[in-house]
Amino acid sequence: MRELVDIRKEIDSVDADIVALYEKRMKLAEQVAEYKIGTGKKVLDKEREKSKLEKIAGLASTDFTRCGVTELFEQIMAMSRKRQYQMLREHGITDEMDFVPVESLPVEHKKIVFQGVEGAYAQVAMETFFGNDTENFHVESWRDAMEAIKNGEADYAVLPLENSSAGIVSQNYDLLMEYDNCIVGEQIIKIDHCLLGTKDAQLSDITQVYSHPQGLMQCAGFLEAHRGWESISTKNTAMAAKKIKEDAKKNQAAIASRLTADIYGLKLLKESVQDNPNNSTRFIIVSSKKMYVRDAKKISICFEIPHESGSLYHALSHFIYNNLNMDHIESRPIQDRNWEYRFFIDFVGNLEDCAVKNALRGLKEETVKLKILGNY
Ligand SMILES: C=C(O[C@@H]1C=C(C(=O)O)C=C[C@H]1O)C(=O)O
Repeated sequence: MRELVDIRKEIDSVDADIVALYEKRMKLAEQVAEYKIGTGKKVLDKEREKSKLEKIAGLASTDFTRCGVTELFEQIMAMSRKRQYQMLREHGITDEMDFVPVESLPVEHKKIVFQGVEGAYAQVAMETFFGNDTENFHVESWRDAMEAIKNGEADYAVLPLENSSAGIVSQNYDLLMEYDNCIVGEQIIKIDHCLLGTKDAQLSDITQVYSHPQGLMQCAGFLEAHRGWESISTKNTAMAAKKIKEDAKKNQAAIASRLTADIYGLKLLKESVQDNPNNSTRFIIVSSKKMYVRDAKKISICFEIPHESGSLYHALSHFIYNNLNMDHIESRPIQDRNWEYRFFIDFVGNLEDCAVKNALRGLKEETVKLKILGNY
């Protein structure tokens, strides 16, 4: 049997050859990129890659190595494309992005819309982000808020996107794709739910609890401990509080903010009824103007990919190769195509960064649809 050191020495020598050949191949890919820069031809050529993989598989002598070289060359060609996207950007060929940088978000004489009624958590988020003396109004649904900024009735909308215990607000992910509005800011606020009843109610009187489904979900443990209570959904936590005030029935309670107790004159039957003491919601600030503040640090995008093996893996490789840090990935079903999904990704970066431009260029060419939802 050969000595391990000898075999390893030979492996080292083969690896050095592979590196030299890899670099030689990459230089050829750069020449291809120059040709493409000159002619405007796209970087990705699916047909060429398909026939290359078939040819390479034909060169392998066993099933095991056929599988290995196929995977290896998929990677090599993906890296060759990434180098070509870099070169396109170096030659100033970037996709015209319709996003405009601003020093800070314009707030003077701007109108803000939130969903719900007075006392909604969205109002707290709005006041935390914009301050207390804004011109604002509220609407019944998240869609109404999106419409209001689309139609110019408001300049900004404040929408919940994600809760630390209950997860994403899926309807708002879908609305971000349906409307051409963009995210220009975010505000995380702590959600401290209270159980609120009429002034003469006691905890023992309660038989019905009203709240938004997210509010009910975030207090699932508390509600589980009161199994006899009926849970009833409302459009908003503050609307639940308003209903308790209007109905004036002592068996009814709402799960809503402490602020709504003051606004609607309700009694605090129990504080902090949420399961997670750090329960927080991330609200987004949405505008119809495609803008981003110059020092924006987070980018949200959405893309669709073909329903085939490895396509998500290849899409995500653009983040890894460009050293971009992903914060969040979410998938949502595409409405009219059963069992097909679109992916929402948040990552650290600014639209001015070279690495971001490279990654977005690659994603734009290699995914079915890419939408930049905002940089904030
Ligand atoms: C190098 C090229 O660009 C891309 C990368 C390929 C490769 O590395 O072999 C093949 C096809 C293209 O998707 C090319 O078009 O030949």
